[in-house]
Amino acid sequence: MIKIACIQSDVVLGDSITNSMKMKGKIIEAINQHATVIVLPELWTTGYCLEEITKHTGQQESIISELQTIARSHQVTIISGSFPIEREHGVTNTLIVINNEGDVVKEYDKVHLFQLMNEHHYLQSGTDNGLFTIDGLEVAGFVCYDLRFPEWIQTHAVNGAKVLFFVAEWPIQRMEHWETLLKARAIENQCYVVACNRVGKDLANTFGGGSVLIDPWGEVLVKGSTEEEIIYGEIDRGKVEEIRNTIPIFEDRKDGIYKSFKKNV
Ligand SMILES: O=C(O)CCC(=O)C(=O)O
Repeated sequence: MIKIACIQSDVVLGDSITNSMKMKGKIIEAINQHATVIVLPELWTTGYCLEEITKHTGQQESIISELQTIARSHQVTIISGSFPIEREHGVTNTLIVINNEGDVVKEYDKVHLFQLMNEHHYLQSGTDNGLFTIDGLEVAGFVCYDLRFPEWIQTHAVNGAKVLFFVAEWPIQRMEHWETLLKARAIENQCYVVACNRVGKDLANTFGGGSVLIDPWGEVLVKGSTEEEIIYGEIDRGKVEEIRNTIPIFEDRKDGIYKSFKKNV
């Protein structure tokens, strides 16, 4: 069993220092509750201050390094939500994974940028996949709007992922979509889904929380409210195999037919 904690926090817009001080306290709280995998939301250090995002990118490296120290000293994995990262071609919205030895083992740049929140004007999208491992278990991580692209997620399941992590700043008015899509991703991929969303408001949006752990049969094991809180749940490594043996969708897929699809009319 792997004990997971999702830290569903509020974010002070554009204040990485305040946000990181608060988050470090919450991570220690989750460690004291014996969580060994800790998940944080999307852009939790800055929020969506995209117009001035380049002012904040310089502060991210030292925050990530502090998280590495916590992960190493307490031997926990931190799926540390996403950060604005300055790269040669511009700023990316990047999911960072730190393993229980304190090493950054994955940097996944959000592939699908969310036009409704103007991400495409300020950020660059990624092209690499979200696969990584936790103690030998193959898993994958995604950022918010990526959730709406089932082919992208399923490609990861076909390539071995057994747990799908989503970090988000998902607005409250579309929580029905959030819950339905997360459940669908769990059922259609026969994977655990772990999703961590922020709460609170920025200048344009209120965010809905509702962080959740769903098993590979689609059962919701634990679900957050619309307030700040840490939700806890457990992943049973054997459950994915059990569900995949019951309804063997990965054996029954017809990849050849999907790829040779031609519209004749
Ligand atoms: O797809 C949605 O409704 C929300 C997506 C989003 O807020 C994001 O990608 O930041």
